[in-house]
Amino acid sequence: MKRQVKNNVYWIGYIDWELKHFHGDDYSVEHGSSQNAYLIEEEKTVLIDTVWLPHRFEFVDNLEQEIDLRNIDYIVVNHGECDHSGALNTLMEKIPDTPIYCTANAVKSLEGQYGKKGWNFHVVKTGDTLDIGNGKQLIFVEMPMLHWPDSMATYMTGDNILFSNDAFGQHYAVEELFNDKADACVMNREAMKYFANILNPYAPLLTRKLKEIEALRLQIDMIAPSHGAIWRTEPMQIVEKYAKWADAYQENQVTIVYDTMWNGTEKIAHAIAKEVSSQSPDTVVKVFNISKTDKNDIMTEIMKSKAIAVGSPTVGNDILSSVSGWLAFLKQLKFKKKKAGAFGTWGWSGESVPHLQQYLKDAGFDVIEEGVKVYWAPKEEDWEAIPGFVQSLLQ
Ligand SMILES: Cc1cc2nc3c(=O)[nH]c(=O)nc-3n(C[C@H](O)[C@H](O)[C@H](O)COP(=O)(O)O)c2cc1C
Repeated sequence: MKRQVKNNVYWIGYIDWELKHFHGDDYSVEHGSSQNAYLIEEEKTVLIDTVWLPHRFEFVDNLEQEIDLRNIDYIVVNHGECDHSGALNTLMEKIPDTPIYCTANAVKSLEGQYGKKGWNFHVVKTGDTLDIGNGKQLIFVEMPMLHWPDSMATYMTGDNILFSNDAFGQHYAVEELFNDKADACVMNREAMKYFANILNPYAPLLTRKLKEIEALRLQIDMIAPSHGAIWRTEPMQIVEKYAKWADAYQENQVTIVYDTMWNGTEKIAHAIAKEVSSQSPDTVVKVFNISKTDKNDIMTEIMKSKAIAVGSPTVGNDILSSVSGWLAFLKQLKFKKKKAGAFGTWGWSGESVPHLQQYLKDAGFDVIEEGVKVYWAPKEEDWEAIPGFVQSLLQ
C-alpha cells in the first residue's frame, strides 16, 4: 500500500523487521530496516528507486495495485545498489521503454549487476532538472562516493523534499515512517552507526558536498532517505549532524578494545580503563572485548573517541586473528585525528605490541610510543607502565 508522505508524494517501499545483517555479514541490524521507494503523482508520475531483490515481486504487485504501470512517466535511480534497484528488472520487463534517470556511473553499476538490457537511460548531472508538471521540478545532485560512484540525490521543488538515498538514512524499521513518530535516541544512534560504518571513509567528500548543497540554496522541508525514517520535523538536524561527524568527530571518550585467550590482556584493558578514569574523571571510558561485541557498534564508539587503546596477546608471532580482522576493518573506515596505544601479553617472542602499533599507524591513528607489554600474566610490577601510557594517550 502506498502511504502519503506529502501532497502527491507517496512512500511505496518495504519495511523489513526481520533483517539482521546487511551487506552480507558486514553490517549488523538491530532494529530492522526499510527500503524506501517513492511515488510522485503530479502531472507526471515518477518512481524514485525500488526495493531489495528478495522483495521485487511484492513491490511490483503493490505498485500495480496503486497505479497502471504504463502511467509511470519516469523512473529515477538514485543509486544502483541492489537494495534500491532490486525490483528494476521485474518492473522493466513490464514497462521496458520507461525512461530511467540516473548518473553515468549508475548506468555502469546497473548494467554491471543486471547485464545490458537496453534500458532507456537518461544520464543526468548535478543541476539537471526534470519537469513533472503542476509547476514542480526534480533537480538532480550527484553524490559520487556517498557511498558509491553512482550515488545521487533528487530534490523536488514545490514540496521541497530531498530524496537523499543512502545519505541521512538509518537501518531502522519505523512503521509510522516519520522521524517525529520514531524513537529519537534510536534514530540518532542508527544514523551515527550508518555514518561510522559506511560513510566515514568519504567524510572529506561529504564535507565538500554539504557545502555544495548549501550553495544551491534549496529550501529543504523534508529529507526522504532510502532507509529508515523520513526526516519530516527539523530535517536540517541530520544535515548539521553529518557536518559535525564528517569533521574528524570526537567526544571526550576513550575506547579500549581487546581480545584474550586466558584473560591476561583483559586485565590490562580494565587496568587502563581505571587509570583513564583516575587521571581524567570527566572522560567517558568504554571497554569492549572484540569477540563478544558487535563490530559495527564498536566502530560507532571509535568514531566518538578522541583516543583508543587496542590489546591482544602474542599469538603465532603476531596478534589474535579476531583483532587483526577488526583492525583491517578499522583501516577501511579512515578515522582522523585520533590517538591510539597498544597493549598485550607475550610468552616467548612478544610481537603483539609492536605489531598492533604498526596496524594502528597503517589505519591512520596517531600512535603513542609507549606500549603496555606484559610477560605471560599481569603481575603487580606490570601496573607501573600504565600511568605513563594513559598520560600519553590523554595528552
Ligand atoms: C596458541 C598460542 C600461540 C602463542 N604464540 C605465541 C608467540 O608466537 N609468541 C609469544 O610470545 N607468545 C605466544 N603465546 C603465549 C601467549 O602470548 C601467552 O599465553 C599470553 O599470556 C596469553 O595472553 P592472554 O591471557 O591475554 O590470552 C601463544 C599462546 C598460545 C595459546
